[in-house]
Amino acid sequence: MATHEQLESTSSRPALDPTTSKDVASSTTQKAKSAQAGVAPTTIHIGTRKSALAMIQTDMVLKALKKAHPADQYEYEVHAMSTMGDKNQITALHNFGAKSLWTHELEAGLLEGRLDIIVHSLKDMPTQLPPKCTIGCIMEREDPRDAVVMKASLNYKSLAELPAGSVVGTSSVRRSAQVKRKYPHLKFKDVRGNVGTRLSKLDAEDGEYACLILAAAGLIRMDLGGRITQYLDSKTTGGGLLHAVGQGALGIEIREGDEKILDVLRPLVDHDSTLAGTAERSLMRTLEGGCSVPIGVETTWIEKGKMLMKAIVVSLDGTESVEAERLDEILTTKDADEFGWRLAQDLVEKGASKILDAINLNRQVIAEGGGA
Ligand SMILES: NCc1[nH]cc(CCC(=O)O)c1CC(=O)O
Repeated sequence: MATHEQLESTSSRPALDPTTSKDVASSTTQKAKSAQAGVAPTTIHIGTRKSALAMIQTDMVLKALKKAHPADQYEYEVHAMSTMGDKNQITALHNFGAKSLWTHELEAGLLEGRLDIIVHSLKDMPTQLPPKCTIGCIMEREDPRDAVVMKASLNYKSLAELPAGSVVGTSSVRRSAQVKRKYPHLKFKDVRGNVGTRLSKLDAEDGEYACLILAAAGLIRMDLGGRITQYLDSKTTGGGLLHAVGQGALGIEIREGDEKILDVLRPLVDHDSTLAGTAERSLMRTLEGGCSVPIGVETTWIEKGKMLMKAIVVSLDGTESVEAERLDEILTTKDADEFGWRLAQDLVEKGASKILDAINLNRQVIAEGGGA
């Protein structure tokens, strides 16, 4: 497998480069190994973005793969790339067309056969993947909730304690629009960059933010869970918040119909997380009509096979919202897909289209905050 130094050594390359010295090096190792074992191991090429969180998540996948296939029949090579989205930190997110910005270059590598799998935060995957690309695996979900991280020098813990005019850092309209409804006296400001950058902006002595709202999952995976001062979910006293579709789950993208890779990934699939992810993505796909919108969800299992899903669509300024929830038996991905579609219809019947049309008219595309 590729070591950290090897990954770092790829960092100066602008994008996916098929002819890396790493490939040559690994084919030598492969030869040496196959000489011993008599069978050449298959190399699985893993694509990922290069942010710290993306690298940690890729490492989790790598560990899970090695555990699932202890017999040395596979070798793994990680190809870390900075995507266009990572490089273009200056242009406001909503000026970009779509979420696919984050993944386009990796998908090109997948389709050209230079990569076999791409590790993503499921949340960052567009609901419509490019032709011939598909989700091969959704792994067990980490805590899907959003969380408040208070500036280190402040003694507050929760949003409710913040004085009027305090600045909450988030680039996600889903988050700001929902929180604004409950805390109209707070101010909201974009905060860009990866999780580490955002935290240093928060803690800077002359920094303008009192707190950030981030996905708990990312913080926990980066060993920063200790910074969380409040978890936000539908039950949070004083201001519930529904999380992003797919938040906290890892999605592995593959070439459609790649049975070999599906076999490799099968042991990593988490059944319940797959059903929840499928239902949430179906809801989003039904509502968005080609454009991302501030949709929050919360999916819980009331008992084995019984899914409760809450969803909210919020106007950009947080003044209007439509909420719905559904409870049903969900045993297969087909059930999950239909369930998400039904809940989307419920939202539309309650008037979600008015909010969605206004957003589409605005031609604003709401991204989930960028830079994992
Ligand atoms: N938008 C970037 C992004 N994509 C995935 C995560 C966190 C991990 C996850 O949700 O799975 C984050 C950071 C955040 O929103 O705080």
